[in-house]
Amino acid sequence: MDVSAGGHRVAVEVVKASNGIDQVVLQNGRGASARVSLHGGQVLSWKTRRGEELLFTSSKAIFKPPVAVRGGIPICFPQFGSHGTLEQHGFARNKIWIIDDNPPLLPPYDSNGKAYVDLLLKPTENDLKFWPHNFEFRLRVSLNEDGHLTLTSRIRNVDGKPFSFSIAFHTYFSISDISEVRIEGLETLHYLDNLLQKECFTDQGNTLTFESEVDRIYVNSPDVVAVFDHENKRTFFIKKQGLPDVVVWNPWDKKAKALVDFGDDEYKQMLCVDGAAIEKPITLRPGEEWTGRLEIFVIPST
Ligand SMILES: O=P(O)(O)OC[C@H]1O[C@@H](O)[C@H](O)[C@@H](O)[C@@H]1O
Repeated sequence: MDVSAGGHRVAVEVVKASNGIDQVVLQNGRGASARVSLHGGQVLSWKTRRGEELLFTSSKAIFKPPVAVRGGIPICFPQFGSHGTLEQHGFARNKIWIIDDNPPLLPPYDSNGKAYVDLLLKPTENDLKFWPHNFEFRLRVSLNEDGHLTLTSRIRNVDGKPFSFSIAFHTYFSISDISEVRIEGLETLHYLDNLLQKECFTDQGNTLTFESEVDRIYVNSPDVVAVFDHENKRTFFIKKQGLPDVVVWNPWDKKAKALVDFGDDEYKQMLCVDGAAIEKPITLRPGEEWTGRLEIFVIPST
């Protein structure tokens, strides 16, 4: 489908992937593109107008549901990691989402000039046995004229009683070399260290660099965090609303070897920086809806 948006032609196309699952290809009319799988509502690819891939996908990734693909942006919901009774990172990333042709309106900011698709996840009878809360999770993935990728999520309580959830957009950025990148925006914040039983520490105030495994949840972070990658001459910006926490993860060499769907040396080429709400789970009363936005974009550097 070709759509005119903000004076230029954007394109939204549904294609069947080799695993039989539909993927949605978004093109912003200026050369940038993104690909979203209905499996997990997972963004698999995000490319600049020059065709550079900005997200990492492992060469060993498994494209067979229910396993989430190792790369792109899996969605962790309604649980993050092992912080609860559900399977690791919750079930949303393992489910087949549907395209929502008639979603409730979003502000013009979420549509104007953008190529976008609306996806929807609702629990099945079986899901309700494990997590007995009826919800509607609406996700809009959009690409704007400048190639910014935005994930707008709306979660509604359609149950008769309140429920709480955690959420993370587990973004695998593609980087030149983990030893060369740094993150700015997390200095002096508190973080929970997943490698030390979620103990709370305070960042020492320097930009974050990497020389071993890192698995942290930074709490109450600023709305914008940046990942500098000098060798690739680019900086990623992560701008978020409603997502107070930031997860930073790199498995380093030992854990990389233990992951079946990850190459032994691939930890050098990826860094996960997630917009998330984990430390204080979000509670919704019956009929209430929560909205979160994650916008990611890249600026060339010299
Ligand atoms: O292998 P998974 O389930 O995709 O998780 C990968 C990693 O995801 C990170 O976000 C977690 O903090 C890590 O603890 C975890 O190892």
